[in-house]
Amino acid sequence: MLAGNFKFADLLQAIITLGIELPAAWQHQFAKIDGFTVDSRQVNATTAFIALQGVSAHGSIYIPSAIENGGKLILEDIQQGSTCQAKLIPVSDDTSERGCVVIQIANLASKLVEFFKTLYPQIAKLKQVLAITGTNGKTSVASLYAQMLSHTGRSAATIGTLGCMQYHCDGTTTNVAKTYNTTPDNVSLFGYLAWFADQDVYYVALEASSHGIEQGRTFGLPIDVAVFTNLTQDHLDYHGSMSAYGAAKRKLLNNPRIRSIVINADDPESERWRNAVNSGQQILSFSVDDRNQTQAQGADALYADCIEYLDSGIQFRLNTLSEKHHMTLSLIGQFNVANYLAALGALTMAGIELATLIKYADKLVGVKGRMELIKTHSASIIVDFAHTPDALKQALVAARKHTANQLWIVFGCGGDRDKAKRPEMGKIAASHADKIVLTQDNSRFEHTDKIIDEICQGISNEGNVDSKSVIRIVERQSAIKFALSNAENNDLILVAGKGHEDYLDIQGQKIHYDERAYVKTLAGEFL
Ligand SMILES: CC(=O)N[C@H]1[C@@H](OP(=O)(O)OP(=O)(O)OC[C@H]2O[C@@H](n3ccc(=O)[nH]c3=O)[C@H](O)[C@@H]2O)O[C@H](CO)[C@@H](O)[C@@H]1O[C@H](C)C(=O)N[C@@H](C)C(=O)N[C@H](CCC(=O)O)C(=O)O
Ligand SMILES: Nc1ncnc2c1ncn2[C@@H]1O[C@H](COP(=O)(O)OP(=O)(O)OP(=O)(O)O)[C@@H](O)[C@H]1O
Repeated sequence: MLAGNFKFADLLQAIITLGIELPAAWQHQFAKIDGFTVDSRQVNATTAFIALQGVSAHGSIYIPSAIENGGKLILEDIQQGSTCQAKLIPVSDDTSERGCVVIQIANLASKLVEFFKTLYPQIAKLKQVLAITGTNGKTSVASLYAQMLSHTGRSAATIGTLGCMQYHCDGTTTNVAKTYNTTPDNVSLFGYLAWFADQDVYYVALEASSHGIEQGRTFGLPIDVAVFTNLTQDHLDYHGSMSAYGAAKRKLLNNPRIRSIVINADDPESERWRNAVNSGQQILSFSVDDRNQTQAQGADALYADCIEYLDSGIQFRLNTLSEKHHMTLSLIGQFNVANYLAALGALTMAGIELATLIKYADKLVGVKGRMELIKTHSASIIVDFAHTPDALKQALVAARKHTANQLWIVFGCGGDRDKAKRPEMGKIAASHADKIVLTQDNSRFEHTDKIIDEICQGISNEGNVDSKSVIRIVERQSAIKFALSNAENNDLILVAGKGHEDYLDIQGQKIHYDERAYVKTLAGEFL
């Protein structure tokens, strides 16, 4: 478990911030504690349990199992108005004074901020904590932010879908911890921030999902800057409506530490963000759309115009009120210019000079498996994670702009999941691609041929694809090889659905399959 270092004396002091003084005789029970978790399954003699109210249950029901796992210290949230107290629960069959100390605190979640501030004073050393929210682009902005820092000789970290990543000054990265949510729970996040501070990593970009914000996972974190990328339809099963989904994201602004906000002027939702800022919060907007640039112009704006799509990147002019720079990024898709501006904006808020940051633009790379371009001397391949209709459309639209000749799409759909999306994705492929190769994805317990039949239903009579341009090759590697072997010079092949994943789920078996590695090897054969 990744968590910051602390001294036992700091832990005792942190407990005092909860309003409890423990009998001195109990303190040795938990002297070996070196971390905290909200999950009883991770509790042991050195990891304390924090039992909080969850979405579907209260963590307190798992206290017996935390004790069974050898837990020595438990902080339990109890009802508002109840008396805070501490008790020593003896370990069964144990006649000595050994046991587990349970501290019951009313409204514990809100008191954890002070608790962790005392436990982890090193967090105060962080120079900038960035929280990025938005339907798309969180991982990409976080990665661009950290890459720019590492190029300027500063270590940085990202916390999100890809795990906890440390970006070293020499340009290498280490995945230091796995994350089970895009935005981990509040207790883990305090631990991660302290751990990074211990490693002298002072810039951290955190992906803040709407679920995470709504559930208080970002509560009380020392966030300096919030970034809003965009809002499109997603997660309505959880939030109920687009307005509730948007409002959940804006709750990030309630964090009193946030001083600056970087918003996407091209998204209509940004107006709500402007209206929601609190006094003392500075706004910087960014735009890649000529129509919004009058609005984006001003002292606190970054905007890109004169955008040109190259076969392996994008050229544009970066504008501030006083500066204009011609830039090249080796990234695919207009949205990556927006992501770049968002990351750049956040870093200028940290006081790093624009002139320093933009020097490294051509060294920035995309997130692995997301619009990742692999070139051969004839056609090129983009590996992307898109596996929903909207994502597939976005990826195809973005890829088209970089295609000098024909655009190919190689994809399939997962089995035992939402079947309605199959014809829909077929329809999108037919409207946006010139050549379609249908193949397997995670077919699970379904027959790939049947899944492909359903995709084909959406392809019929759609767009610019005639039946001769639709090829079915079940085995995924063969499908990709077919596309590359038959592509002409300057064709672009988008291989969608697997991205960074390293397996195919077939008949209940996760077979190792690393599409990025495969495509790179294949491209080598075509060089
Ligand atoms: C619906 C939802 O969001 N649930 C999240 C929530 O779980 P919960 O509060 O429902 O947990 P619970 O089962 O009621 O348990 C209550 C408490 O008991 C603890 N517990 C539970 C079981 C046990 O054996 N022992 C134990 O101690 C839990 O850790 C929790 O603290 O709090 C947990 C800890 O923070 C999250 O891991 C969990 O995410 C679940 C796994 C999930 O899949 N969430 C998705 C919807 C999500 O959050 N996705 C977003 C990204 C969305 C996107 O942009 O794509 C994300 O940030 O990952
Ligand atoms: N700013 C953007 N606007 C629209 N689409 C984007 C943007 N940035 C990236 N994308 C598209 O969305 C996909 C996911 O990008 P990214 O991982 O950065 O987003 P995310 O918000 O972190 O989503 P997730 O949490 O699902 O990974 C990319 O493959 C790309 O096709």
